[in-house]
Amino acid sequence: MKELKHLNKYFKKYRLKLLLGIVITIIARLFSLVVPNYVNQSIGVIENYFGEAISLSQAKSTLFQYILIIVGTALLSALFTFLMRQTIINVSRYIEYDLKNEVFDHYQILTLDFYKKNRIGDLMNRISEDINQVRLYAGPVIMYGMNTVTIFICVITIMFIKAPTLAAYTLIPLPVLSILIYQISKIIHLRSTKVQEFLSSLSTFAQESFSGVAVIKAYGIEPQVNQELQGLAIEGKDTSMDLAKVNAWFFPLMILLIGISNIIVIYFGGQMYIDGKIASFGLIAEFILYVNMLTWPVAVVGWLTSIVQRAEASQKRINEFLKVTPEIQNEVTTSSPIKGNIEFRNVSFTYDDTQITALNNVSFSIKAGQTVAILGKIGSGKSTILDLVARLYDISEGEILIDGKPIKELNLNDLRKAIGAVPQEAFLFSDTIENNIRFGNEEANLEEIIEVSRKAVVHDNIQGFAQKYDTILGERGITLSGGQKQRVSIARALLKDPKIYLFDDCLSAVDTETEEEILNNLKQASKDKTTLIVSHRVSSAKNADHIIILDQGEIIQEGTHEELNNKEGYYKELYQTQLSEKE
Ligand SMILES: Nc1ncnc2c1ncn2[C@@H]1O[C@H](COP(=O)(O)OP(=O)(O)OP(=O)(O)O)[C@@H](O)[C@H]1O
Repeated sequence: MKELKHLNKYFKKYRLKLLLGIVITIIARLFSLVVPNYVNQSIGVIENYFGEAISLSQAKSTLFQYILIIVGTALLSALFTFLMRQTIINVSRYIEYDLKNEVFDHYQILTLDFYKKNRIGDLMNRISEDINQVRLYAGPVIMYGMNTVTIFICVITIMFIKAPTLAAYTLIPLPVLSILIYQISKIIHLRSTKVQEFLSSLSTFAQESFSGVAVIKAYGIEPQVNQELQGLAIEGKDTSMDLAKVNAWFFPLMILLIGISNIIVIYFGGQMYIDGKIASFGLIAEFILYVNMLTWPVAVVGWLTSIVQRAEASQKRINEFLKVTPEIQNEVTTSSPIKGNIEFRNVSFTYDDTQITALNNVSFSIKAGQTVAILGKIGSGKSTILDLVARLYDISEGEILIDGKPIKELNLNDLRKAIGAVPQEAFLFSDTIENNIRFGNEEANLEEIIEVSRKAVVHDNIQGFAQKYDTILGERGITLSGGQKQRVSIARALLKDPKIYLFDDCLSAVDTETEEEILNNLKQASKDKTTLIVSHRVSSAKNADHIIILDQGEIIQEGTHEELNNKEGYYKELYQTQLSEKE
């Protein structure tokens, strides 16, 4: 129960509703306890009539009164049972909502490292399936738990007051029932966990097959994929059958044990009646009703125990993530206006997980408003520089200064707001094109969106779609080409109108003419902005104020296009090769 203590703050928050729910639960059960007593009394009335102690009309009117009481209390009990669910189950839904928000908010502040170390499926599972298990603890466990405790205390007390010996006989099978149900619940839990795990691997396999359908078809490997799926399906059938077998035992076992209890009541109760140890035959009927009232709560104890165990395991998984502290911390609460001067002083950076040193003793300085292009071979550390400017990682050695201040001394939110980043792989949401661009600035109107789309040279493409800017992208809509995605992503950054632009090889999928046009527009748009352009093409770099060439994390050349083109080296070679390719 250690892990579940995390929920105490929510129980505190909803304590009044919970308390009300508990009171209602007790009232509902108290009303239901009236019924067996009046069934006993009614049988007593019939006995008296046959014993000629009362007349027919007296018997009828008393029976009528008792029936009204039985029906009335049963109705009241039903009404309060309804209210009980309305209060306690509602509280569990509120707690589920709060916990989901808490986990989601925490996911949001965690850094990229966390997302690399953990699989997306796992993150999804903890926020959905695990929280659902915890909800069962916060709702049904409390509700049925209170129910069980109330019934137990009241019924057993009443039974012992009315006929202690009969009560003792009657209760003998209940501990056996409770242990058996607990054991079966444990097996059910184990087997259903297996089924869940299997379902998760089946859906991962199916998802990958659907996403990679183009590759599967191109390589003609449909038969192998089918065979693999069949293997999984057989495994799935077997695990489900295992679960079904043990599930099938649950209710017959309960009915058997209820039957045994009833027989005990009838046998011993009958003997005691014959021996004159109990006054009325009605008491046996009353006890049979009590046994039936007790059986379900006893069965529920086993079920509730297994829910608590599962909830504890799930909350442990949730807490594991909640305890992760983001590696990047915003230590500054005052606002930090950003102008856009960037300086790297002897910066070295090694990725924690791969231990790859992506940057080694890198120094350069960019004045606000300047454009700097970064070129270099694959894996030379270009993107890493952009990630460090956005403080997606903290450096291990050296210093990064923004407007002369160490980057850690800036308000992280202000820094990120001042940056318009276009990543290497454009990510667009399953939403309209308009909303995807508006992501850069929630307040922008359609005219502004069209203006930036024109600058990103994607407006004409968008106009070509039937729904124009209302065209839905992604799973529910059309798929844009790589170049179109990149340009929508550029439009999104332009709409943000930031102080610093970070363009990470974002024109790789457009032809050179469009590239030229976009670069000219970007030059206008980013006139007074600091711009970092990472590219493999000299055409994207040649108009920059400064060009940096990286190789294995080190700067091997830097200067303007003219300066570098007049020196032997990587840049000149690249320029010559790309020029001849163009020709
Ligand atoms: N998130 C990461 N985690 C671990 N290692 C990384 C990560 N990103 C990059 N690396 C490694 O750091 C090195 C530099 O990568 P980076 O992406 O900065 O190179 P790049 O010059 O931008 O390459 P490309 O031109 O292919 O985009 C590479 O060896 C890469 O494998």
